[in-house]
Amino acid sequence: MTELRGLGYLRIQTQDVPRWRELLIDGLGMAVGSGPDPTALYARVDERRARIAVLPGDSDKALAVGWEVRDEFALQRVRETVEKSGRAVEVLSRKEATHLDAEAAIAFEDPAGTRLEVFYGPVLDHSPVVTPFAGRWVTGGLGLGHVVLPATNFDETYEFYTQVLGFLPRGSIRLDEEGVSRVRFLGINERHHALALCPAPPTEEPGLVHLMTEVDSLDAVGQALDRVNGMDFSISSTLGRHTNDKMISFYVRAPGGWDLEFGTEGMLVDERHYTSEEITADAYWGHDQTGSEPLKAFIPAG
Ligand SMILES: Cc1ccc(O)c(O)c1CC[C@@H]1C(=O)CC[C@]2(C)C(=O)CC[C@@H]12
Ligand SMILES: [Fe+2]
Repeated sequence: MTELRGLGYLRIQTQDVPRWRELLIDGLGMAVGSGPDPTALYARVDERRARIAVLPGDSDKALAVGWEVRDEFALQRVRETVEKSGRAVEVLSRKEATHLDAEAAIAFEDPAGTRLEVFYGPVLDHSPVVTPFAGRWVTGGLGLGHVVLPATNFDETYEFYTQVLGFLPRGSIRLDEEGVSRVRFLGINERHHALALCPAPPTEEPGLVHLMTEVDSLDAVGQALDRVNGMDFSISSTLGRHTNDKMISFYVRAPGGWDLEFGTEGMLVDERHYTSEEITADAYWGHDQTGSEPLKAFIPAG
């Protein structure tokens, strides 16, 4: 079984922090959070100080995906398991961990080159979560949501997440006739997937396909859709309901050429009965992607 309890946070860098603020705060309706870097934007959706950190930089890319474990003992076990798999693990100093709002953290790269941080002891902010449009996020034991990561060396990356980190396969969808190439969904809690891996060509950036966050009402999804439409963000996939996690969501293109998925009504997985299934359609209805610009993660470098 995995030691990871959920997606904790995402840290990205961008050339356009103000546009990110428009998208996360004014568009999707997250609250402004707090954090150590005065030049960064911190987005808050629950009792954590921040769930998304947006740092200014000279390009747009993922800096780290944060995975949460129960306690210091679980953190130690993850460290030993990853080291035994042959990957170098960096143990963050107390000061560095504090910077991440954690009591302690380690960091390492997955085989696709994404920086993963594993942490325990997130620092809470008990002040009310004042979101601008009264949206309420579904997090808690389900974690922040899910990330979809591009993988050049797909098989090695999939093996690392399942066999080393202990992610549970939660089904797939074919990308070719023979089923050689697939998006594979992976879970660590009752959320259907906390992670999906997508075969992709080598690119330096952005290192992300999408981040999904979930709210507790369809109205909150529809209202956010109206707002981002009105703010000239492009909708890369229209409203629709997924066949695997049953979520109703839309996808909006973020600065940097990757997507934010925004949804509701995600199903809960009961591991006592669950088996890993292959879906043959992305959605029961909706999720029209025609007319959307290609994701940067799928455009080969150079
Ligand atoms: C199919 C699906 C189920 C649940 C999700 O949260 C979810 O994001 C998806 C979409 C995954 C999606 C796909 O199946 C085909 C290839 C796609 C469109 C991409 O190029 C990125 C997302 C991928
Ligand atoms: Fe998704």
